[in-house]
Amino acid sequence: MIVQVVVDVPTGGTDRLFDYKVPTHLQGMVESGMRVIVPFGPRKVQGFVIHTSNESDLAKLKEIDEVLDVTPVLTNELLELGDWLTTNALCFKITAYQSMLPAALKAKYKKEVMLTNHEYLQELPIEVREWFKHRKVVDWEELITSGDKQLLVLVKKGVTQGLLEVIHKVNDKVTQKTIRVVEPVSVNSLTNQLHQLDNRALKQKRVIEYFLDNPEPISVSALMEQTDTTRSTIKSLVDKLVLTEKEVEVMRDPYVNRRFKKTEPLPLTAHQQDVITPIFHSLIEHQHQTFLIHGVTGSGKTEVYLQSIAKALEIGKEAIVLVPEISLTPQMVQRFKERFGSLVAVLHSGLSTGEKYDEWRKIHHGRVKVVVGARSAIFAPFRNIGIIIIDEEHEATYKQEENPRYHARDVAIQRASYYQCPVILGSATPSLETYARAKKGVYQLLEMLTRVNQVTLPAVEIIDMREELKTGNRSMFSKALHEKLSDRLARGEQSVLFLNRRGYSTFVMCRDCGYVAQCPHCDISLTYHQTSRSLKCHYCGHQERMPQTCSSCNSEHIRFFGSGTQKVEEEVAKVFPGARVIRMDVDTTRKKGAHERLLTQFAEGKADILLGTQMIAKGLDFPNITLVGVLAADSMLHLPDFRASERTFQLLTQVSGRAGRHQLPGEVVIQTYTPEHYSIDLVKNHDFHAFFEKEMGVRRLQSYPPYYYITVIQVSHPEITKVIDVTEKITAYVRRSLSDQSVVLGPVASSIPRIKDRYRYQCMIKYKNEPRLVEILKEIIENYKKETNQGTLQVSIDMNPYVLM
Ligand SMILES: Nc1ncnc2c1ncn2[C@@H]1O[C@H](COP(=O)(O)OP(=O)(O)OP(=O)(O)O)[C@@H](O)[C@H]1O
Ligand SMILES: [Zn+2]
Ligand SMILES: [Zn+2]
Repeated sequence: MIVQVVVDVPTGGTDRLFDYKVPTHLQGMVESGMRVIVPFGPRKVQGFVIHTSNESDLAKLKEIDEVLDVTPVLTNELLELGDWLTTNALCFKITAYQSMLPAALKAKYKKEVMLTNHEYLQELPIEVREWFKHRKVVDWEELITSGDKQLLVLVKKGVTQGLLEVIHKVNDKVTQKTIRVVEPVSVNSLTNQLHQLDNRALKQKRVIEYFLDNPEPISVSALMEQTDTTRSTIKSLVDKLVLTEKEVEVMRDPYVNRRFKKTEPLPLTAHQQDVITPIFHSLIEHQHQTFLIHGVTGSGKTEVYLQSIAKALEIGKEAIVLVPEISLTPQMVQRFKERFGSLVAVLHSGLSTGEKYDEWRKIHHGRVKVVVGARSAIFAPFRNIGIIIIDEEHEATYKQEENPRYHARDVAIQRASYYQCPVILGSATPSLETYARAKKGVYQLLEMLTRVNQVTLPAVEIIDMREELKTGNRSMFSKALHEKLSDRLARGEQSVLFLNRRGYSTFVMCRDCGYVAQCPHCDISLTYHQTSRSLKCHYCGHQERMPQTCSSCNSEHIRFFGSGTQKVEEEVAKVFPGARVIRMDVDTTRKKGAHERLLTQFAEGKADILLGTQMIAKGLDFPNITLVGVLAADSMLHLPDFRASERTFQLLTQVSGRAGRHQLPGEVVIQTYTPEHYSIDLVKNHDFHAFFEKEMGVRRLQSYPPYYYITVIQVSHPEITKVIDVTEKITAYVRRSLSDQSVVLGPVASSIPRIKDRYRYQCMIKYKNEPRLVEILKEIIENYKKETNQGTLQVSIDMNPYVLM
């Protein structure tokens, strides 16, 4: 038997399949989609089996060393998808496959085989049964070193039958979760002991009686609580060999201590009904189709998602739901858990390696039917997908900014076409690309342009801060916002104050000479952090103490400028003494669960004002919020990115959408220095369609997406001459090779010209149709392979960049 393997050596020349022979003792063990260890040159490396066959063109083959899996970790569909990724995200095969798996499967781990249920012991063949007679768990290593080749084949069979399960124990102490449990040695020992007990040993008596009623293992802490005893009582019973104590691993479930009240489907409104009908049709007829639900904030998109998923489950299928950085929207997770209970797995970046692995296992073993997760959850190893939903589809976080540089939307459509099922993209502010495709009929457009139950969209007022300054108002609150905030405080209603994080961090400047503290390794100013009284670089992590004097002119007048959330909080305390404020930003939400705790406090009415950055802009649905104030709407408008206007409009619309979602009507105040800019002005009437038309005109004029595709080739190196030289050569080559319909810009310095002591130059390609582009880009990678493998030169190619820097 021969296997074709992709090896874990991510460089140009190895990005293909290698043939290996399967030694006799491993025959019958290997399938495609499994991980193996193979010899590669002088080393042993990990690899994925892509195909199996009976012959090879090569005469002499090496043998595989070891099989790491008992059942495939990648399905045939995912193997195909990996192939698609290598072309569409321009990455190596090994990188594509690795990105589909949880980190635990890449890390060092110990493998064990577990008997899933003691009753299955009799069903195992005698050779295997021997091993599990006195143990529930056996080390894989032990089975291998037994030298019994037939044994592994039999174990594998047991795994396929569900009698045994293979567990990878993640080798990091922090995440591994075990608890101490106690259980009775036998019922006899309990009753014997009960008779021997002194009458005064009341506590021991209680424990024994407890176990006579409940013989199952129980954690030491729970037992102490149940029987009102102490650890020493339990210990004395253990010493008398009445109870035994042991460590067991628990499945980590981050939501284990949360109770979710089951919710029932709401009767749909007429709009929701119109939207869900074609989705049901696509589901039932197994037709692959991509829908765009453009629904204003509070139009009830989530309820449509929930009922579409219920339909998919009803016909025996599975569902994937993507939400942006899920840890940031606990309310969203809650709505899915409340409807589908333990059928839901949650995957997001806030989980530990072990927790992620546990969630992945639930999916892999088919124990859950719904996954709610951030970007990478799009690779959930389901085998029978019925629907894929991407909420807030316009969010930039759906694009991965490192290899493989995929967009989750593209992957979703690719997977859904394999399973012949629908994809739903939902947003109150769809991306220009998506809405343009929907208008052209590539996606099916479904609109919900009013809120549920005749709730009106909030009234939006735009305040020109230049005018405020002219009338002598130097505070960070305009007169209008000040009045409305006081009004809310008096009425006991809640307000949201939004401050854009990007472009609004605090920097340190000398008042005498204008010197701004810069990172010594990057061309970017340092950010002041009040809690640690230090300056930090957000790109390389460089940190230094807040200087006492200016390093340029020695003046003592060195201060931090800009207005972070902390400063706003101080200002609120000054202007509205007594107002209760909850501040949400990176500093206050660093601890695990902090985000959720703060939101719960706000929901319970423990604060009047929720002050925060991006993380409060979307997903919140609180009935008592009647005012949203945006402190500086234009801080994002001037970023060097062609999507700056689009992002501004999206963000302002989203944050406005938090106001007045239930009985109480809402108001929004947007403060800005450029009220005339269309991305701000059009928020006033919630006019997405007008914004779309206007912005499309701008993009057409400047040859940007969706009229043109763009690809950016970025080169970096510690020496500037080298960077310029390479970028020049690449640019010239691209210009020569592409048709004259394409526009090639560069070489130019990137918008941050130096990061971590490496200079950065780039070339941008704008094109409509270049069938040879991927091939040309691969040639470039191949051409610089030797230098990039050495690590000094980097050439990175992004075929659809979302963050330009
Ligand atoms: N059919 C319905 N009947 C009654 N209430 C509903 C119905 N559908 C949704 N709602 C309620 O309307 C409110 C807004 O709905 P939802 O949060 O689903 O809107 P959304 O479009 O997802 O909003 P956003 O994009 O702003 O997050 C919620 O409180 C929800 O419970
Ligand atoms: Zn730096
Ligand atoms: Zn100075």
